[in-house]
Amino acid sequence: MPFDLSLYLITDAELCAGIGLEKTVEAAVQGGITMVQLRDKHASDEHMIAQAKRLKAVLAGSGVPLIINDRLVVAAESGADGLHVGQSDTAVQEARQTLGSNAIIGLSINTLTQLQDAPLELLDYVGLGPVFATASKQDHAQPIGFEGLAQLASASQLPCVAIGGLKAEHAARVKAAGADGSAVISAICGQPDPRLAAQAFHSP
Ligand SMILES: Cc1ncc(COP(=O)(O)OP(=O)(O)O)c(N)n1
Ligand SMILES: Cc1nc(C(=O)O)sc1CCOP(=O)(O)O
Ligand SMILES: [Mg+2]
Repeated sequence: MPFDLSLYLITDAELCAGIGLEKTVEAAVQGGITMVQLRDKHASDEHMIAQAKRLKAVLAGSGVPLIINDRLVVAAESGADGLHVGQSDTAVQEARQTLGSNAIIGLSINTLTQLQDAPLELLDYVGLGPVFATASKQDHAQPIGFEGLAQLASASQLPCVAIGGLKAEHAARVKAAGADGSAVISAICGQPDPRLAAQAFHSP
């Protein structure tokens, strides 16, 4: 499936509890998100598979791919379009072998060494961050700022998305630093109007 990293929504079920996950994603698609990642650190695999199937139904016909965070088995069994892994998650090689050549596979990168060590030929994109410290990921790595983002983006031979503490007001600087787009949780999840929150990234 073709993909576009311009505005990548990562879900948080707790933050979205008011409006609900499906309704948040539906509204965010109307607001112009281009990718969705289902991320839930607490749910069982079975719960995540069922949730992923509901999100696939919401996304049907939109052209927006659904990526699964961390869990290879969920990506393999839910009909999702791909998997995002971090440095300590399932190896990219195993993910590619299991999901096949059509799956979209992304890897988190925080340093130049991690980028140099990444199996680029097996990856579709990299997530660069955190740009800023964020409460959405308690164990996040050292923030890299826009300077670090620019260094990593210029060294990356793959499409790249910036992540970590990003708001609509940062969208232009993210692009200027060389990233293809912004990945966000709290700038959309839990916002009173997720459609407007997403739209703000396109016309900040
Ligand atoms: C697009 C994108 N980039 C980075 C991450 C972070 O992945 P990881 O380091 O594995 O941390 P967790 O999200 O698993 O807590 C991401 N999820 N998405
Ligand atoms: C899931 C995640 N990964 C990060 C990384 O740096 O790899 S930062 C992060 C949380 C992003 O949430 P928010 O947009 O609310 O700051
Ligand atoms: Mg992870």
